[in-house]
Amino acid sequence: MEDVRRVVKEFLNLPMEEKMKRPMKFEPYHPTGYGRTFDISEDTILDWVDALINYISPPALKDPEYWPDKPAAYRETIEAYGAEVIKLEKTMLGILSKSLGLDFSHLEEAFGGDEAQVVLRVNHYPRCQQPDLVMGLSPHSDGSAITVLLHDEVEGLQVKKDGLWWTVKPIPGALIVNMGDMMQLVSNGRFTSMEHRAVVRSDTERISIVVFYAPTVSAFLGPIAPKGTQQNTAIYKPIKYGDYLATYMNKELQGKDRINSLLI
Ligand SMILES: O=C(O)CCC(=O)C(=O)O
Ligand SMILES: [Fe+2]
Repeated sequence: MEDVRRVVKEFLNLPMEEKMKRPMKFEPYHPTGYGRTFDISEDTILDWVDALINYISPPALKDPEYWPDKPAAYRETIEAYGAEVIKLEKTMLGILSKSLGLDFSHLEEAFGGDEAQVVLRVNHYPRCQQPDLVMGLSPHSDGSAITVLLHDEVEGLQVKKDGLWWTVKPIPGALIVNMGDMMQLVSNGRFTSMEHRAVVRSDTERISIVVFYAPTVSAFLGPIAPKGTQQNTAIYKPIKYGDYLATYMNKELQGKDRINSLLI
């Protein structure tokens, strides 16, 4: 994990011209590269973050040209980390599957098996003179199934619980695991995705390194009944994951509005 943090930091410390060699490319559903992400309209307050996005899997979405070639160890280190995180995420999916009364591999298959999208997102929140006026990342829940976040030692991630924002204390050597909206959907609300945001600071920059495990865009997902039973009352409408992702381009939606919009 130290190596991952080191190569990411080395990349972010490069001159802007070098980083901008792979400017964010807005492929439908698959942004990749370095730059600003969701801020497409001019009248909204910008999130104070630059992001580097690289697809780890499936191979067809990897777009190696958009992986930094500096520092030299970036690709190899991120590949190795990505492979380990995928193993961890699949194990967690298996355990969650079982706890929903499904076979171990059920959710992994429902999300597309080897076609599932595993995406690395580096968030870089520079120092900000007026941290009270901007957000690093606005309140949201992740659209993914599961998210694994590698922190640095700087506080900034906050989660919403009982209507209040709580700051997550970074623990050295620990990963943070977040449930995404797709787990809330397939579990018919038994699991809930975590609403969270990132705040910025005037004294120091902050970096987070996130790996999203998300369904393939063609996966059609809705509440899944436990093995051998019928779904009693589905509280969510099913949706194609690609259509769900498209709602992330809509700045109007806040917090958990996206998943709530699927409530029947
Ligand atoms: O920087 C953080 O701690 C949060 C990042 C995050 O929520 C995201 O990338 O979806
Ligand atoms: Fe997030």
